[in-house]
Amino acid sequence: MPAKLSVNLNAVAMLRNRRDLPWPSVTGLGRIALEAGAHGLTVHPRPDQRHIRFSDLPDLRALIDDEFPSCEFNIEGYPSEDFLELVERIEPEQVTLVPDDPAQATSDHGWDFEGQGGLLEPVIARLKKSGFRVSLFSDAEPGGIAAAKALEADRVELYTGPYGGCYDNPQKAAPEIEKLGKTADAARVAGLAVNAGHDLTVANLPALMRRIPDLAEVSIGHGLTADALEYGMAETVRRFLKACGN
Ligand SMILES: CC(=O)[C@@H](O)[C@H](O)COP(=O)(O)O
Ligand SMILES: NCC(=O)COP(=O)(O)O
Repeated sequence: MPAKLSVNLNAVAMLRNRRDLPWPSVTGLGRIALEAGAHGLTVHPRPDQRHIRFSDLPDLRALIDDEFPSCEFNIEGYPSEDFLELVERIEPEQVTLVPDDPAQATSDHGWDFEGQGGLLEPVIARLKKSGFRVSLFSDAEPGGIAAAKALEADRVELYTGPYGGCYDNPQKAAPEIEKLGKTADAARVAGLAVNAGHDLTVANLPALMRRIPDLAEVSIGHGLTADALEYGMAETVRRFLKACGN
C-alpha cells in the first residue's frame, strides 16, 4: 500500500532566507512538488523563523486551496499559544505536534506521552474541536502508544532520524527498523494511523515501507531538497513517490 508523500519546504525557505530576495520561491517550489504528484506540503514554522516564516503560511494555504484542493497542508510545531493561534488562522488539514525546545537545531525526539499528557490533552482537544487531524511526533517506543491513544490523537508520526542516519549499516539499521515496526504494530492495534519522518531518503524508504506497509504518510524535506538540487524538484518528487510505493 503506498504512503502519501508530503514535501517539507523548510530547507527551501532556509535557502531563500540567505538573502533579502524572494527566490527560491517557497510557494513556487511547493507548486512544482504538487504538480509532480506530491500529496501535500509540510512546514515547521519555528519561533525564530529560521526558515519558514509565518508570512509563508497564507500563501501556501492559498496555493493548495486554489490550485490543488485534493492535497493537504501539514503544519508541525510545538503547541505554544502563538503556534496554536497560527494554525487556527491557517486551518491546515493536519497539525503535527513536536516537543521541540526553541533552541533545538532540529527535531530529535518524540513526546513523553505520559509525562506530557497534561500539556497535550487540552491542546489536542482544542485542535480537534477546530476540525484538524492531530498527529503526535513519537519515538520508536511501542510502550508509549497506549498513552498517545488515550490522548485522543488521530495519528503518531514515527521519528525516523535514528534509522535514517544509519540505514547503510545493516547491523545498526536492522534494530532501528524493528523498533519502528513494533511501534507501528502497536499503533495499528490501538487504532492510530502511522506517519513517519526525519532523514528519510530514496535509499532508506524501501526497507521502511516493507516493514510498515500501511504507512499513511511520509513527510520529507532535507533529503528531498538535497536531491532536488541535483535532479530538479519535479523529478525528485517522482523518485520519492516511487520509493514510498506510489
Ligand atoms: C518534525 C521533523 O522531524 C521535521 O519535520 C522537522 O520539521 C525538521 O525541522 P528542521 O527542518 O528545522 O530541521
Ligand atoms: N516530519 C519530518 C519532516 O517533515 C521532514 O523531515 P526531514 O526530511 O527534513 O528530515
